[in-house]
This record gives sequence, C-alpha cells and structure tokens, in this order.
Amino acid sequence: MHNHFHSNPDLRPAGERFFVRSEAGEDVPLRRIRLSDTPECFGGGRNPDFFMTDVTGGYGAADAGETVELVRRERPEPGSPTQLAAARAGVVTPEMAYAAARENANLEGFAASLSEPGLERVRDRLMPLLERVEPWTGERVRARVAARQAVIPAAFTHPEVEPTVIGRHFATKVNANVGTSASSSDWREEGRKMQEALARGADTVMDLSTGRCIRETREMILRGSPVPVGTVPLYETLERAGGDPLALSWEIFRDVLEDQARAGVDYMTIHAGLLLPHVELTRSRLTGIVSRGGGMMARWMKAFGRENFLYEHFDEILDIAAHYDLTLSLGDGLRSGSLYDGNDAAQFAELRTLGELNRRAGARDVQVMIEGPGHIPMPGVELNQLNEREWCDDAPFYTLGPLVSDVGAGYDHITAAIGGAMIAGAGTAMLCYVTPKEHLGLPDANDVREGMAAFRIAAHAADIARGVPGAILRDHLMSMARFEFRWPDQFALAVDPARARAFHDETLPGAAAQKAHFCSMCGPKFCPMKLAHELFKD
Ligand SMILES: C[C@H]1O[C@@H](n2cnc3c(N)ncnc32)[C@H](O)[C@@H]1O
Ligand SMILES: Cc1ncc(COP(=O)(O)O)c(N)n1
Ligand code: MET
Ligand code: SF4
Ligand SMILES: [Zn+2]
Repeated sequence: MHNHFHSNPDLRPAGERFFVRSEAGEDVPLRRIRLSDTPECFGGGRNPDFFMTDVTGGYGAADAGETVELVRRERPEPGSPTQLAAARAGVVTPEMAYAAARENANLEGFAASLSEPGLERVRDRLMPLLERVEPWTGERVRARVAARQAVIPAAFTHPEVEPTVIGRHFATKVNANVGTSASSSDWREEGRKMQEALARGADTVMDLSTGRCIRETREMILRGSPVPVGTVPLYETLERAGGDPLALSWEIFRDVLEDQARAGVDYMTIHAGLLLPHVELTRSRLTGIVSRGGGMMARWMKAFGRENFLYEHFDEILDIAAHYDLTLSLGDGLRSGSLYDGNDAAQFAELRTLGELNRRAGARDVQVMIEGPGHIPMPGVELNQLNEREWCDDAPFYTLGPLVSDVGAGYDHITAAIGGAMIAGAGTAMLCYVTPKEHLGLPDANDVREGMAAFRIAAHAADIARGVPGAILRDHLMSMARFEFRWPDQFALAVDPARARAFHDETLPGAAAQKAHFCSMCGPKFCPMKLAHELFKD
C-alpha cells in the first residue's frame, strides 16, 4: 500500500535537501542552509553553508501537490538479530551507519569549508569550537547500542523508516504525539498533523489514537512516516475489549502486540512496571493516576486483585519484541500528574520495577527506553533523571515534559519545555512534546506547530548544555546574521523560519526592509546594534 501524502510548500523547512553518504553506502538526507555574504559596510566576506537534520522524508523538497514516495529501505526478515544482538556481536549494521551520518550532520564538511577564501572572519570565531570534535562512526554508535545506552528503533517490518539513534550521548530527540480521540471527526487529519510535526523537526511520532479507525489511522501514519513510529498497544486492546477495562486480557493484548509489530510499529509503550502493590501508593495522591495505559491497568488489577498481566507475561512480550526488533518503551503508568505528586513513592516504586524489566529485556537482546514524567517542581527534576540512570542502568530516558508548574493551562507547551530543557540537560535522551492544548483538549495542527517549536528549542538548549558537537554553531551563525542585519539568514536559521519572516515583515514589509539596519522594535534612530558598529570604527 502506498501513502497518499502530497508535498505542501507551507510545510517546507528552511534550506534545501542535501545528501551525505553513510559508511554503508546509503544516502542520508540533511538540509543545507545557504547564508548570504556579509555586507561590505560590515567588512564583507562570505558565510558558510550550514547543515541540519532533515526528518521530512522528502515532503519538504518536492514540488507543490506532488505525491511523495518515501524511500523503502532494505530490511532484514523478522527473526533476524536485533540491533542490540548485532551490536553485541560486534556487527555495525547499516542502521548504525545511517544514524551516525545523520548525527554528524556533515560537521566535517562544514569545518572543511571554513578554510575556503572569504571565510576568515567566521573561521577565527568558530574553528576553536570544532577542533576537538570526534565524529560519530558506525562503530561508535554500535558501542553505545551494545552498552544499552542508546536505541535505534527500526522494526524489521517498517521499511520506510530512516534510522535515528536515541541516547544521552547523542543529540536530544523530540517525539510528537498525534492520533484521534472520540471527539475527532476526521482521522485523515492525523496525517496532516504528522506532516506538520515532521516539517517542524519531529524525530519520532507516536500514534496515540483512541477514536474510530485506529487501524486505518495507524496504517496511514506507518506508510507515510520516515521517522520511527510509536504506539501504546493497551489503547487498541481496550477498544477490542469493547471499552471496558475489566474486559482487558493478556490474550487480546498479545494479538494487538503481534498485529502492530507486523504492521511496522517501531516502538511501543508497555505499562508492565505498574504492579498491584504500587496502586495503593496512589491513594494519597492529589491527582491519582494520569497515564491512560496506567489508569486502565490499575483499574483491572484492583478489580480482580491480580497482578499486571503485562508483568506476568513479560517474557512473551520479549519474544515478540525480539522477533520484530520492536523497541520497548517501558511506560510510566504512575507518572505524576501534579507538582504535589512529583517524585513520590508510587512513581519511584514503578521506576525501580522498570529497571528490573530493562535488565530482563537486555538478556533477550531487546532494545529499551524508559518513560518518565510528568509534573515535577524544578528542584526535583534532576533527581528523577539521576534515579533513572542508576536504577535503569543508563537506558535512554524518554520523558513527557516534565511540566514545572500546574498553572500553565493554555501554555503548557512552555511549562513542559522548561522542565524538558532541564531534564534533557541532565541527560534525558528524548523529549515527548506537550502542546498548548494539554489538559484542555485534543491538539490540532496549529498546536502541533507550537508544541514542536517549544520542544525543538528545549532540545537545542539541552544539546548546548550537554556539549553536543556543533549545536552551538547554529546560534553563533544566527548571532552573526543578527549583528549584520542579514534578515533572510536569520529567518533560515530560526526554529520556525516562516514565523520569523512573517513577524518581521508584519511591520517592515518590502525588499528594502530585508537589508535595513534596524527593525520596528527600536527603529533606525534607536537601534543599539546599529550604533555598536560605529563604536570601534575610528
Ligand atoms: C501521553 C501524552 O500524550 C498526549 N496525547 C494523548 N493522546 C493524544 C492524541 N490523540 N494526540 C496528541 N497527543 C495525545 C497527552 O499529552 C498525554 O499526556
Ligand atoms: C513519554 C511518554 N509518552 C507516552 C506515554 C503513553 O501515554 P499513557 O501512559 O498516558 O498511556 C507515556 N507513558 N510516556
Ligand atoms: N496531563 C496528563 C499528564 O501529565 C496526561 C493527560 S491525558 C492522558 O500525564
Ligand atoms: S487530558 Fe483530559 S482526558 Fe486526559 S486525563 Fe486530563 S482530563 Fe482526562
Ligand atoms: Zn498533565
């Protein structure tokens, strides 16, 4: 089955498509941002091309309205060694090589270009930052996967996926959630939200559909997504159980797991760490259980007085995961839904169990991420990451925010991006975005855009904190463009180029304004950056 996605110029990221060759000989897409020359009045000279990750799978590159065919990569048969098994055997897979090339984002090419004539001023400033950079190789990625400090979610059944590596040694990744709920009217809209998320740089997408047409929505997303796709199989299990949590069963769950893995889902949230004794720990909470999967599982356990069937059948889950190289994202069914409940006994009891499950998965060559909260007051954010690292043996942490305040309704992309930046700075591998609609309703395409922008910024700020090679270069290039009033270059380097341009042009439209040595904030007579150029002239 083919996807039905058409390219949309409104969703085109900055720059143009550019390919680097992976060690395994595959073409890995990047965006090349061309920058204009420094105006003569500021000393003249050239500015280097800059390279950024491209997750759009070609949506952003094609002509308007053109149907986009995703590249379908060669994949091993189900039952082949997982990325983890291969890594342990010392084998560098094409996926490891691909992810390494993507992670490098042609930083070597960028560094080499700085020695070209006309780039002396940029070279003087940026070269010191590039001297100690050790590029990623397939081998270095392999070592992190083998150490279980990184995962490459790429199911054998998902040929459309362009591999990426998730772990604290790599650039911080951002996941965007999409999917229907009972109140959405058109499931095809989820395809548009996915495209919006990709255009804004989502490294993975999760289909969290709970409305009608769960399977159709997922199939559309899988066939149209060049990034890894995640799901929460308990949702479809509840649907098949007629919406009654008491009708959930291991048998239905197992069928859902098998069906979704066969369809090509790359990673799944598995709420296996929420145990029956943990449920009691939530009694004194201010906001109980706010995880959907956790909530339905707790209801089932309490009603029957039985242990979590995902925990009881975890070995069988591992059989299926190993067969398809499905990455398990061990779910935080007890994540805190309020600052009051942040880092409480329930949450940490579950986290310790996730550590135990992580070790069992490792013994079966199954890749694992650990899911985290939620809502935590600022002073507790780092502790959450430290506990995860200790109890879960440094497995990649994947958090929802955390939100650092409960009063942000309507702006919770901000409360969550603040906590997200903090926790990623402390080593969280992937941030799940939160949109302005959190706690209020189902996000639409515009909310996706806002949520992605907030979280790309959080991830980038964290990359700078973590010393990810090259991350801060983009900031420096932006600052040079800003000080030299190269407005189009500023737009191109911004997290949301279309918005940056629109905001600037709103008050100063026209060609002349694209070169003006001021903007409407201060105007020509009061622009201090303009004056700064005069300071050391004589
Ligand atoms: C786990 C998190 O996923 C988000 N979430 C849950 N369902 C959807 C959906 N259909 N679309 C987008 N986001 C969703 C909420 O923010 C929740 O807190
Ligand atoms: C980071 C993250 N993303 C998604 C989920 C699944 O949602 P839920 O636990 O509400 O079913 C989760 N637990 N954690
Ligand atoms: N806002 C809740 C949380 O923080 C989730 C609501 S929808 C499951 O986890
Ligand atoms: S976001 Fe809405 S549906 Fe989800 S837990 Fe909160 S109130 Fe319930
Ligand atoms: Zn919340």
